[in-house]
Amino acid sequence: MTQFHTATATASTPVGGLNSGLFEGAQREIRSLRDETIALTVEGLNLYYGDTPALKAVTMQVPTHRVTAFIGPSGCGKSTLLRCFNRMNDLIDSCRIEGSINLKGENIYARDADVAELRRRIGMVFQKPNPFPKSIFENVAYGLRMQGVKDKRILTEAVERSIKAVGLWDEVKDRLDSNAFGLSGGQQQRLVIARAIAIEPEVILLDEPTSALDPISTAKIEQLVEQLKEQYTILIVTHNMAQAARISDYTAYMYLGELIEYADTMHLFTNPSKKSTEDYITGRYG
Ligand SMILES: Nc1ncnc2c1ncn2[C@@H]1O[C@H](COP(=O)(O)OP(=O)(O)OP(=O)(O)O)[C@@H](O)[C@H]1O
Repeated sequence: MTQFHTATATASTPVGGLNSGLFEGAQREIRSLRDETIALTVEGLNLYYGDTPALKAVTMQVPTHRVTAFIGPSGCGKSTLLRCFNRMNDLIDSCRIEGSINLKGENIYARDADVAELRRRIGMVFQKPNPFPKSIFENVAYGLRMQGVKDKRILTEAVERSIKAVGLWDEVKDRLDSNAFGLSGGQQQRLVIARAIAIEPEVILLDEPTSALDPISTAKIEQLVEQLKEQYTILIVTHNMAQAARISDYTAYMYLGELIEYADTMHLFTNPSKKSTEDYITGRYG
């Protein structure tokens, strides 16, 4: 059963407990979902690949304009759950889903749900940067062109705004017509995020977005995530617990397809309520 903490201690006093070093100098209160506006509600979500269950009765709420991290050992279902939020699992033939996910009150798995519109509202960025074999400009303009936008001025403004938002403008403004493959891995990943935000989604799903990047590019993406949450709701799968601690507001710990514990990140890392969570976050797992 999922455990959610409701502690109200502030972190302006030194943070104690497990992993407290991860939060040294933290100046924020322990958050509670009760005080949040909810963007996504997952209820009784079961997912099977063929006959094999990969998600078991997942129930959770994802708050608006926060970063929610999904952690847990390899194969526990983090990416599978993330893909449920924009129905990417629909592309897998053997995949069957029960339960519901509501985006601002609408079930995205309803029979009449518009999946193309859902993917406009919920964008996704993958582990390996995947720019299209097009120019930098056309990569970012792509989603708008797909929506039928032809006006060059609108496209140019959206491209510039999105590239600026990911902190890439100064690096690429003189070569917008060059092929995106000429960018470094870290630049490509920021470009792909620019492509995602150009169509103004509400939610951004990040599936291990820094695992293929060097430490400097990783730090840039982490800073970017921090900024983007002002405007977007962000869900991130990460293997890196220090990263989850640094950038997320809430953390969901998963194990064997179950959501074991879900709480304010600082609370989960310093004072978990489940033995399984504690073993994982202290490196005792396996
Ligand atoms: N397309 C698929 N077909 C069949 N089984 C799959 C498929 N994708 C994932 N699985 C299985 O579902 C389970 C959950 O996988 P998933 O990739 O979601 O885990 P994860 O926690 O993201 O793992 P990792 O951290 O290694 O990326 C695993 O047992 C995996 O083998």
